[in-house]
Amino acid sequence: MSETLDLIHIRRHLHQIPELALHETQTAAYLRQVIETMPQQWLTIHHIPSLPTALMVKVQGSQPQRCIGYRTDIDALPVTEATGLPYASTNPGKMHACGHDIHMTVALGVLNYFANHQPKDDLLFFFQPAEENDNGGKLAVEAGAFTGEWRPDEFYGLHVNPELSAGVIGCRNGTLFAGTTEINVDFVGKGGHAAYPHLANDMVVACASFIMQAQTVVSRSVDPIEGGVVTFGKLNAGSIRNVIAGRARLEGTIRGLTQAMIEHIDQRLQAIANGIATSFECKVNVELNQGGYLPVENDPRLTVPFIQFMKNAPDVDFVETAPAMTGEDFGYMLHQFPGTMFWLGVDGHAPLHSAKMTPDESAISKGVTAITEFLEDRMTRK
Ligand SMILES: CC(=O)N[C@@H](CCC[C@H](N)C(=O)O)C(=O)O
Repeated sequence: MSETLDLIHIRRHLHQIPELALHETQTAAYLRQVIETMPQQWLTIHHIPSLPTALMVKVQGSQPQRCIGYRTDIDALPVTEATGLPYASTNPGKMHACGHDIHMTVALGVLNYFANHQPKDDLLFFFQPAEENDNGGKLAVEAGAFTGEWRPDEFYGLHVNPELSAGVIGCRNGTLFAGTTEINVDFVGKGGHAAYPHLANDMVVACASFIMQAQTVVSRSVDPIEGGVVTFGKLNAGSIRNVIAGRARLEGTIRGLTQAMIEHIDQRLQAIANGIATSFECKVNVELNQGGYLPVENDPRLTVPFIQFMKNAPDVDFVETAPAMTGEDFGYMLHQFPGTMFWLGVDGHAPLHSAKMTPDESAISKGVTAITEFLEDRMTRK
């Protein structure tokens, strides 16, 4: 048992075994294996039966006044890695393209510190499945994971940011991330022969028309000062070039910094879908799923002191950041428990969700230091 962990080795191993939402079995087993190398004296490990890839670890405080939660997400994306790194993903078509491998490693580093140096307050580390999809944070809350002695009085979590230099901490009071709504749109018409368009009802054309009109929602119906996002990342239609497709399906995401804006965009898209159904004489079904991706609202009572600490810490470079249109189901958790989400700079050459995303690993130890020092300081205060 050693007091230090080889965090670079751990991160690279996690990077090689990316798994999609709710299927993070290898990842959860590896996390548990690493946690079991730490001194166990003050640790309790807990599983959530309905969320088997989640892992909760409590560190018993010496004179607990509160329980401080720290959350990391553990899932990956269906992206084929193109970094060319020697430790690239070994799971074809899956990649830690959102940096959750870094998130987990930082959490393990902080946990290891407190497994070796008993904290004053109780600490709760939550290794959360399904951030990208399927609302793992919400599922955990609904499963009652944070009740009784597992209830955090406050919750913290980070996200990596390739636009900030490695190790820089970024944060803001109030809204840090957008809320999102997942949107699926199904078009149903009549298939037919490519040579007889007049006898069919082409859903590729109806869908294309919807996509183009949907692009006017943000440009024409949203206050530019407030902003919003409509992105369709997935489109399925047809089976072969010479058969007119009778069905098409779009999957996308809607973003806004307030629930009111998201609802406004939802309504505009529904109105456009109704118009397409009329003009193309087809069925258009819009399915909206807000899930748990509420806006990430940083609580001022905790965020003001967090920012103050980071600004004054000699080992930390801090920047105040603008709100971002990324989503996070930590937003749901911050509607249950007060807390703060923040960025950790990783100085990437490619953005989040890119197949070439290559975070600078020096951010890991800087992140561990900043968070550990913050938590130590937090525990000395009321
Ligand atoms: C940090 C990050 O990239 N989060 C995801 C969250 C996705 C939310 C939901 N599944 C959606 O697609 O709306 C993001 O894409 O921002």
